[in-house]
Amino acid sequence: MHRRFIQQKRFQSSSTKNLIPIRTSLKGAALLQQPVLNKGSAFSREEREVFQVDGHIPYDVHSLEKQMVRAYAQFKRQPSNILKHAFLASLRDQNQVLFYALVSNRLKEMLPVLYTPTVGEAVSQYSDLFRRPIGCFLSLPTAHSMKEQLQSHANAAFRYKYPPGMKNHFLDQDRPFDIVVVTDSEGILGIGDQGVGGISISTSKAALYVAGAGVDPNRILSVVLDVGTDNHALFANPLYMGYKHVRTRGVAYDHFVHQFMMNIKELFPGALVHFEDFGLNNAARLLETYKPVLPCFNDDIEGTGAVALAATMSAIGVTKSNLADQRIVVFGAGTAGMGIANQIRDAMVEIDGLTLEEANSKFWCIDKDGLLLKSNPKLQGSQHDYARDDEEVRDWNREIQEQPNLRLLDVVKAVKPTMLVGCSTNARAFNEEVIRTMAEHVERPIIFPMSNPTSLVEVDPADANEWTDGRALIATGSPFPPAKNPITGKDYFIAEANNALIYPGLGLGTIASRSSKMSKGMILAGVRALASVSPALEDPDAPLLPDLAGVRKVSLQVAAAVVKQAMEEGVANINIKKDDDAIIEHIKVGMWDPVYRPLEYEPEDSNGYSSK
Ligand SMILES: O=C([O-])CC(=O)C(=O)O
Ligand SMILES: [Mg+2]
Repeated sequence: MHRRFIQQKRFQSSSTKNLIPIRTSLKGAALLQQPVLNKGSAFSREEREVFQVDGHIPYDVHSLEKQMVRAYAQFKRQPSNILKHAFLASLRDQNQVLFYALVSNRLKEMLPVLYTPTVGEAVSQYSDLFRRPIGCFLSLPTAHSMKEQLQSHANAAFRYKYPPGMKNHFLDQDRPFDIVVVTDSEGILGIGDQGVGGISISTSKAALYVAGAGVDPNRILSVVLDVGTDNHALFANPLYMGYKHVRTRGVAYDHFVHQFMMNIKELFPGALVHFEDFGLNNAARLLETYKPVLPCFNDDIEGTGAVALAATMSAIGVTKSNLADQRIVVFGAGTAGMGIANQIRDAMVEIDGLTLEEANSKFWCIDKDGLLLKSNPKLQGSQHDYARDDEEVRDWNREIQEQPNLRLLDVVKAVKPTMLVGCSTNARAFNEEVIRTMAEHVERPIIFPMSNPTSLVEVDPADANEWTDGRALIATGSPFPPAKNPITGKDYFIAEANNALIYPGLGLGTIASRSSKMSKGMILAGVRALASVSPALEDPDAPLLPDLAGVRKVSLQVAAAVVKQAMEEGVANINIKKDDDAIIEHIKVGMWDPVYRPLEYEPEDSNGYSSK
């Protein structure tokens, strides 16, 4: 009784949770082939004996640290980033702990390989580089068995089996997955329709939930909805592995997505659905449709909007102004551009007390046809909120007189923006004239060229820095090296305002609170938590956001703010004290760490690891 009591206590403490043994009946080769339990050369002498590992691996016992040294050396020997990416994927397949330990330890170096920008290459070359499938492939022609396919993933998912009397109070043990990351591949990064290769964006985003926020990798399902593709290059490739059919749209598409969402709701009740890289016509529409139905989140709308808002709050801390004082030009009025505008607009209402109309009037949004005007018959969704009165622009100068549409430079000249956001995938659109014109009118121009991957960025931060004599406050969507301040010669570190800085924490907070939704309030709480750890708060020349390499620390703060807000809104489903320390400890207990836990043999276990 006493022992059991101690064990229960132990599990509930974040400092000792990793000492709890995991039980399994797997032995020998079967154990080495289970990436969740495999320790390779790190199996102890005792474990080698008990689990009949002796004979399957060389004699010497190595620590996780030593294994990391070897794996890192192998990583370094890969001649290109895409091959490094492939190396990491196979490491993940062999030894889950070693993979996440290596990535977490060298996040700064690994992120651009595992994630943006290299993940763009991995997605577009998926069928050529394919080795073995990771994730869940739901294809339109096999929709009749979608539920069984999902159930089969649930059955195959690893479940920790703990000694009797122990339970992980953080997790819903009856639910196979806490987070489902799903893409339909129509709008991958800025590179568009990528068919079945989109699975790699789902698996990369999932890996960041783990490395960036300590979500248990075995409780995330990565999914691609393969409804065909309109990408001609993929059709031309004889090795293409997806459904070779033009992209399905309209009712058949909606029906397929609906079937998916209803299956998730039924099979994994309460799990968070993370939408990634859906196309322009579907992203906002699906989010709106399913927000009231189950916890869901669109990373490109809400995640990108949230991180951009955090960077904006940090920038106005430097310029000592308010959100409501900004004049914001958004170049690229698609999923991300409208997501950012909405997030900043809502914060102007919430924080500065503007009316919705007043807040809308602070934005000038530009898409392929120029400045969005009310008379434009092609306006969609949120674009209606920001379209300007035709009257306002009647007397504006146009750079190209014969062209009726107002272009970026025309708008910058007329509006004199304090802030310029790029989500256009229009490489180098913020040219020297645009930037210099903007910088004539503001002391510290706020410039966010957010398009991904790197090759599509609207302006190289080094150029923006130079053309503004080092006055620009810059944040980008992809990683960039520091820029030299042309006046002081000091390095200016460019904030990477990638949604990866915030979505892991938002997701962690949502599942840790067992919340029935991810509300606007929860997202704003996460944004404020992120903005509150901005290095620029202390030093106006420091980056606007913390380094993405420190995301794990950030995620804990973001998640804690989200949990607290969920409790305040009454949508949380947990029974803990609403005090900061209790919330942090609650989250930490549930976080998964990349360390080897002791193994214990369990003879009667039927499939080797099921907790059922
Ligand atoms: O994946 C990234 O780096 C950010 C993102 O969501 C996108 O660009 O679609
Ligand atoms: Mg995305």
